Amino acid sequence: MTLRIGVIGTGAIGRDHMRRINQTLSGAKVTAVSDVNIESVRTARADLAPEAEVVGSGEELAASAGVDAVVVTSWGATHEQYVLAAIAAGKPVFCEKPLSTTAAGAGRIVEAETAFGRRLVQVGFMRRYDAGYRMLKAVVENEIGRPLMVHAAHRNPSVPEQYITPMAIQDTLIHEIDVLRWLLDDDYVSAQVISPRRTRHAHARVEDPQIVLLETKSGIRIDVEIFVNCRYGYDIQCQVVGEEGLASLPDPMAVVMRKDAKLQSAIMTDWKDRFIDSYDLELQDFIKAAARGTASGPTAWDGYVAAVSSDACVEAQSQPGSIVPISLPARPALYN
Ligand SMILES: NC(=O)c1ccc[n+]([C@@H]2O[C@H](COP(=O)([O-])OP(=O)(O)OC[C@H]3O[C@@H](n4cnc5c(N)ncnc54)[C@H](O)[C@@H]3O)[C@@H](O)[C@H]2O)c1
Ligand SMILES: O[C@H]1[C@H](O)[C@@H](O)[C@H](O)[C@@H](O)[C@H]1O
Repeated sequence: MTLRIGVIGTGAIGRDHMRRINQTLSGAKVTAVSDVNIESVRTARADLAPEAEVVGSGEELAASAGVDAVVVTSWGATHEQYVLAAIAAGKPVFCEKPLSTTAAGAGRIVEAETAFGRRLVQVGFMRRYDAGYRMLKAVVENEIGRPLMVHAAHRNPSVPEQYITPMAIQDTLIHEIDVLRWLLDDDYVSAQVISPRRTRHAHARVEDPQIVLLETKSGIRIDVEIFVNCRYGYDIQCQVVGEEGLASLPDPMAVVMRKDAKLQSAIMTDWKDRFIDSYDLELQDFIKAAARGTASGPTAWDGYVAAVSSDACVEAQSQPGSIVPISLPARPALYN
């Protein structure tokens, strides 16, 4: 059976996922596309899925008889409405991060999925599929004793004008929020945000860089540097300090060159390349589960916990230095 996928949002990652579904992965094809920007959807269809139907709205696409499963890659603030539409249609849905830009929105998705009674939602936390993070998790669990501290950095070379301060949390830190709780098998109890000296390369509406301090239930202290105009490359760092040793996320493989009296190796500049294998693996996993009418991988609960933590960090951004508590309700049985 070929799974018929409808894609809502045909911008950067929507197109990248359309390409991988139609050209790289197996078991699925894109049969419908939708975007509020008609030029964008027409171009994406012509370039990547000429047989797909262009559908007027995301809700219509989710309900369409020609679609078995939905991929949501529109702007974060619009994810909730489309994920709810897919659940209402009883269809598996892969939603890019964030599941919702607020805990309230993600909570409504958890409620709808638990009322439906079967997993339908996978959240695009692709780092859980990354070989480097998986190797790091094995070392953290088996080699370095109890983790005590984590030092992490998330650096983008630059961001567009529409990227504003809360997006440093909702769009960028959200990856660390999820992957670190997965890595440490722990949840957060508080968040604090501090701002170092501002880079002159940031545009007016984004505070950059920022440092986010998180504390987990077991007392692990985490610092994450978010620096989205770092200029030099796309750089993801993570170091876990344990009682018996220290473990670091490996850098992506790169040729080491000796030339002109210098030792050099390239640093990537684009998120699409840095996690290309993980995007392939997460979507292949989605296709496999969706063909059985369900979902696997990161759950709506993971998306909800990330949103609760993200809300606390956004609140902490607005009160520099203050420590904002994070608390979670009981996890519904569907996610045990
Ligand atoms: N997992 C990752 O590493 C990763 C990477 C990039 C983007 N993302 C996430 O994917 C989402 C999209 O990001 P992007 O970089 O592709 O953005 P983008 O701006 O390039 O594309 C978003 C598209 O969504 C469309 N859109 C906006 N509102 C819509 C609506 N109501 N209905 C239908 N379409 C709508 C826009 O017209 C645009 O074409 C964001 O949530 C982002 O955080 C995740
Ligand atoms: O949407 C993108 C994407 O999620 C990247 O992985 C992240 O590094 C960027 O900061 C974010 O804006």
